[in-house]
Amino acid sequence: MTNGAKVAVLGGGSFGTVIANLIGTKGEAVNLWMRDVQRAEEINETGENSRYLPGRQLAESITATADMQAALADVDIIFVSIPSSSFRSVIAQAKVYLKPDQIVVSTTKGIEADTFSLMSQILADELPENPIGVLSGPNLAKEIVQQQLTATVIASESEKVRKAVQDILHCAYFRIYASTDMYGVELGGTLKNIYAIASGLSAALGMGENTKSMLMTRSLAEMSRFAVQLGANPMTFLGLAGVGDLIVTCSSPLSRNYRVGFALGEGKSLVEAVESLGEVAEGVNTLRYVKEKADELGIYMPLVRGLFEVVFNGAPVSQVAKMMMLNTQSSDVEFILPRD
Ligand SMILES: NC(=O)C1=CN([C@@H]2O[C@H](COP(=O)(O)OP(=O)(O)OC[C@H]3O[C@@H](n4cnc5c(N)ncnc54)[C@H](O)[C@@H]3O)[C@@H](O)[C@H]2O)C=CC1
Ligand SMILES: O=C(CO)COP(=O)(O)O
Repeated sequence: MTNGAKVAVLGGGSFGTVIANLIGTKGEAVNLWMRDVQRAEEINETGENSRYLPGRQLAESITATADMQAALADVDIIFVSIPSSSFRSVIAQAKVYLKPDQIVVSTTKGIEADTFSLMSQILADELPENPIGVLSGPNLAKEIVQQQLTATVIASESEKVRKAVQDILHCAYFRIYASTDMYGVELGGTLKNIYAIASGLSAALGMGENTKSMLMTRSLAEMSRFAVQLGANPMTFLGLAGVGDLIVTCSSPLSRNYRVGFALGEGKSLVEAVESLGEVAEGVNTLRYVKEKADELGIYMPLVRGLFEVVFNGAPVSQVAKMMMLNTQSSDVEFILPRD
């Protein structure tokens, strides 16, 4: 199933470790780069990443390293699993050692603060000669490491990239579907984090199943409205990187974004909710940047606006929810019946 490609993964957090482990479990050699030398030594010596996957024995073919040059030497594909806030700076470190034929794939689901760039746009800016792609789908790290069945999407304009990533990741518990809509796939994975916070909040407040279903479906409507305004293909939102990832992240307490929402619903402050996680929840910053962008472009996003008031301005959820429910009646699927 593989084509003998050699792989590096940048980022030794939950997802980077899990992607490296998936490839390693297939018997392929994989370099796992992380900034923390001690953690790299721990993985090499004990086979465990005790901070992010405690108690899990990782594949023996993983070589962890904090040396970027060594990590990138002689590899064909590089997966980048670094939070969006540090993504550009890590790519800048890697750039010095990269050759133009090395494939670079982002697995990050976030937006850069000052530029509103998605990670594929950062890759295109920083590495104009390298073939690039993005990987996104319903992929909770902690389920993948247990080999629970799932699938994902590799999006790239390059057929070579799509095929190489399908070959290297495909196995009995992980299917890889292909797309050419990099921007749409990436936006799906990024935007759903916002609505996962809203879902966690509504779960903590004891809202019913009808409410959860309405929230997810209207989230999908809002995400695709935003994406279309930014030039993405709305059909992508019908796939695994759209509705697929939205469902899992809005339903599972394994999602860090859902957990932030749940903690807020239990009355914790935003700082407490984020600090108690100890891992990245991209949705908090994404909410801020998307609210600003929607205001700037005049895109109607009542859920984003309402959640922003709750998360950043302490508005009571009951009041925000009441306002949304009593809002002007609207169209269900606006690609069929446009909104007034
Ligand atoms: N955990 C999951 O289930 C999934 C996560 N993702 C995405 O993957 C990205 C990374 O998430 P996780 O690995 O889960 O986060 P995490 O919080 O588990 O780990 C983040 C890792 O990035 C490292 N890091 C942060 N800044 C760095 C820098 N400047 N230089 C080097 N390393 C740095 C941290 O040391 C840590 O090892 C996020 O955008 C997330 O949305 C995507 C799919 C699933
Ligand atoms: O993107 C994810 C699952 O597909 C992980 O979501 P969280 O970042 O909310 O844990």
